[in-house]
Amino acid sequence: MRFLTAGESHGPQLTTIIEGLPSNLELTKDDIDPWLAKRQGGYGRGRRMVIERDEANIVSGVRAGRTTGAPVTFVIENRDWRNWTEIMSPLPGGEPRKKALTAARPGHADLPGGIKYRLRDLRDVLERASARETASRVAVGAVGLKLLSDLGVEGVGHVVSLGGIESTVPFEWSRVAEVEDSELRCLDLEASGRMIERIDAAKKDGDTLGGVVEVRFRGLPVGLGSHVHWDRKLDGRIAAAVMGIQAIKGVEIGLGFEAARRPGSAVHDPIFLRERGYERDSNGAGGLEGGMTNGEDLVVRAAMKPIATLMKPLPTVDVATREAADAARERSDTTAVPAASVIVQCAVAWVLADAMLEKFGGDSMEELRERVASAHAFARAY
Ligand SMILES: Cc1cc2nc3c(=O)[nH]c(=O)nc-3n(C[C@H](O)[C@H](O)[C@H](O)COP(=O)(O)O)c2cc1C
Ligand SMILES: C=C(O[C@@H]1CC(C(=O)O)=C[C@@H](OP(=O)(O)O)[C@H]1O)C(=O)O
Repeated sequence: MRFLTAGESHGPQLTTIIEGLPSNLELTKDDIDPWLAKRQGGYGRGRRMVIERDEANIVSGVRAGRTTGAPVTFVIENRDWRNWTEIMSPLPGGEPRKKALTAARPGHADLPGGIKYRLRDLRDVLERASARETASRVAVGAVGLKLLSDLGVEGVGHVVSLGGIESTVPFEWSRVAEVEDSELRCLDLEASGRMIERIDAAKKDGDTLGGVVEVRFRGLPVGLGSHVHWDRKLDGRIAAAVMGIQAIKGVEIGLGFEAARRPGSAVHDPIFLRERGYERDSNGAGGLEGGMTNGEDLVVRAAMKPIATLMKPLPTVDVATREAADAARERSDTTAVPAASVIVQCAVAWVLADAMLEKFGGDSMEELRERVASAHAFARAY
C-alpha cells in the first residue's frame, strides 16, 4: 500500500490518496473523524486548534460504507484558510502582499528550506513543513487502525514524559480508556497536574516543551517484516515512519537505549512453550526480533523536541537583510506532545497494516482475515 498527502497549512484543504487497500473493509468518516479530534486535543495547543474542526470527507474508493479496492481519497478542510486567503495569494512573480517571513526560526525548516528551494519568503517553506500535514497522516493511520482492528489487533498511544516530568504509572491494557479520558493522554494524573503547570509556566515565559510518547499494539501475528534484507526489517520501517513526523528526534523499540546499559541476561526475553503457544514473561525486545514481530506486544517510544517557534524569540539572521534579528513569531503551540501520541500511533498503525498486506496479500478483507487466522494457528502449533 502507499499514500500521498498534499496541501499547505493555510491553504484550502489537505488532500490524501491511499492506494492498495483491500476491498470490503467497512469504512466511513466515523472511523476517521474521532482520530482527527484526538490529534487536535491535548493541553498546550495554540489558538489554531480552536478554529479547526477536522473531518475527513471521503471522495473516492468507498461505496455503501465499504472499500472497493480502488484508491481512497479524502479531503480535510482548513477552516483557517478564509483568514489567510490574502497572505496565501502572493502577487504574480511571488511578491508577497504582506511582509514576507524572513527571520528564519531556529529549529524549523525555514533556513534550509529557503536555501534548498531558493525561496525568499520563508512562508513558502513553512506552509508545507508545518505539522498541519499530520492531520492527513492521522486519517491514513485511522484507516490502518480500522484494518488492524478487523484482524484482531488493538493499539494505544500515550504520553510518558512532558517537559522533563515523567509518568510513573506503568501501562496496562485495562487502562486504555483512562488515556482517552485524560487531558494530556497520560496515565499518571499526579504527574499530569505538574505537566500542566509546567506548560502554563513555559507559555508565560514565551518558551515551549517537548516530551516522550509510547505506543503499543497487541494481537499481531508472528512474522510481520523480515530479517532477510535491511529495508524489509519492521523496526527500521517503523523508525522511518515515526522519525518522519515533524519534531520527532528519537525512536526506541522495547528497552531501546536502556538495553545498551544492561547485560544480555537482563535484556533478552526467555522463551516458554505453553498452552497458548510460544510465550515470554518479559518484553525487552518490544515485540520485535530480527526485524519481525514475535507475537509479543509491540512497544515503540518517540522523543519529541520542543516546538521551534518561541514567543520569546531566539537570535537569528534575517535572510532579506542578512542582519541579526529576532526569530519570526508565528501563532504556535506551547507543546503538542499529546497530539504526537496520536500521530505516532497512527504512523505505526499504517506500517503494520502495510506489513499485514505484504505478508498475507489478499485483494479483499475476507481473504486477509482467513490468512491471518491461519497464521495464528500455525504459530501456536509450530
Ligand atoms: C502536532 C504537532 C504540532 C506542532 N506545532 C508546532 C507549532 O505550533 N509551531 C512550531 O514552530 N512547530 C510546531 N511543530 C513542529 C514543527 O512542525 C517542526 O519542528 C518543523 O516542521 C521542523 O521539522 P523537524 O522538527 O522535524 O526538524 C509541531 C509538530 C507536531 C507534530
Ligand atoms: C495546524 C496545525 O498545527 C500547526 C503546526 C505548526 C508547525 O509549524 O508545525 C504551526 C502552527 O500553525 P499555526 O501558526 O497555523 O497555528 C500549528 O497550529 C495542526 O496541527 O493542525
